[in-house]
Amino acid sequence: MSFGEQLALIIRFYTDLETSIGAVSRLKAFSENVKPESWEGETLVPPAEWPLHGAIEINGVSAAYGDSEDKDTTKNLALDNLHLTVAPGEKVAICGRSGSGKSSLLLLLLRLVDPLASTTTPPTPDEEEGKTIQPKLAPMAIDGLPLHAMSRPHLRRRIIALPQEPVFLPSGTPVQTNLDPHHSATAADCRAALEAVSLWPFIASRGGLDAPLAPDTLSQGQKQLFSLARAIVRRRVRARERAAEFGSDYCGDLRDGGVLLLDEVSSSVDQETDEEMQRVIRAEFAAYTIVMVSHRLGMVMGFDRVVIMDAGRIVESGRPGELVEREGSRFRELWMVGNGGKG
Ligand SMILES: Nc1ncnc2c1ncn2[C@@H]1O[C@H](COP(=O)(O)OP(=O)(O)OP(=O)(O)O)[C@@H](O)[C@H]1O
Repeated sequence: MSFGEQLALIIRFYTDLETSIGAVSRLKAFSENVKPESWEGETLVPPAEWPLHGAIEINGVSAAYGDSEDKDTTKNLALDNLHLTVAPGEKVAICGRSGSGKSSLLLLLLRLVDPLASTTTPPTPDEEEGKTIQPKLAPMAIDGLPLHAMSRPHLRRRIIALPQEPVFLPSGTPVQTNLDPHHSATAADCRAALEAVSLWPFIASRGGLDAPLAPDTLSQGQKQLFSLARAIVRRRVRARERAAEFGSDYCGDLRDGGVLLLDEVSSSVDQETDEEMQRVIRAEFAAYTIVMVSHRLGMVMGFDRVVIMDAGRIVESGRPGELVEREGSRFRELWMVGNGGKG
């Protein structure tokens, strides 16, 4: 082996070692700093069809990040006394400047951020005497079922959520497993979902559903399309399960309903792909209640309602078409900034 080859080998070993040390240190920090969720009192298992209608209610909820002991309820609130009601099947866009609490609102519905023990309801006599045994959670409900009492794994499996940064199983996991980690869909479902988001030709050219997937070989936009395909698979499987259980007449058009949460799901795709994604979302999730965080105001115009957030509060809400015309509205302000001052 030449000197150059030996040197290259040493450098490779060294960088591998550094990567491994970094991974070990991250794992150590994770196990030391991240406390497991406490699921005490969260025993409610929703019926199989929940959430069939997708009616969302948030009544005066505040939330902050960090340990509950450290939480100062008067400042640093990510969400501040939030009230929001979303009707079954309604499509609501959440807008606002960076850090205004948009993502936190979605995380709240998934119980990934906990509401503060009530910051809004008056204390009971027991609480006033310091005798409170159980912390009270401010009320949030979907289709009438309280989220604070619900089993979190069930809640998270029933709500379909697409994060800003798509998550993949370790490199080498087959495409189909990545699309359908619970193995509840057929190969035909998976292929149809990839076709719906126009990713099938790309996946087919790399060996199809059984081929190992290396997420690093997907562009950021392709990752977002893949993530949307995953949501489509889940919706179709759920619709089939409901039809099998309740018959196709069950609850008319709403038998296919549910809740879809979208957080900047098209931030990395071009304008044309963005429009295509919107078209697919509208067609696939027509009966679903959709709550979507987006900076793309053009996309928001097609929604039933836009809600503007600022400092963890809802400061405006209305039809996007009306708000954009209304002199002095927050949405119009965002729209003007987005359009370089042109109304
Ligand atoms: N993991 C976290 N730890 C501590 N504070 C956080 C965390 N995530 C968000 N925050 C804080 O909560 C507040 C709301 O953040 P959030 O991410 O909900 O805003 P956003 O409107 O979604 O912002 P963006 O448009 O930039 O994504 C901000 O003040 C932010 O600094």
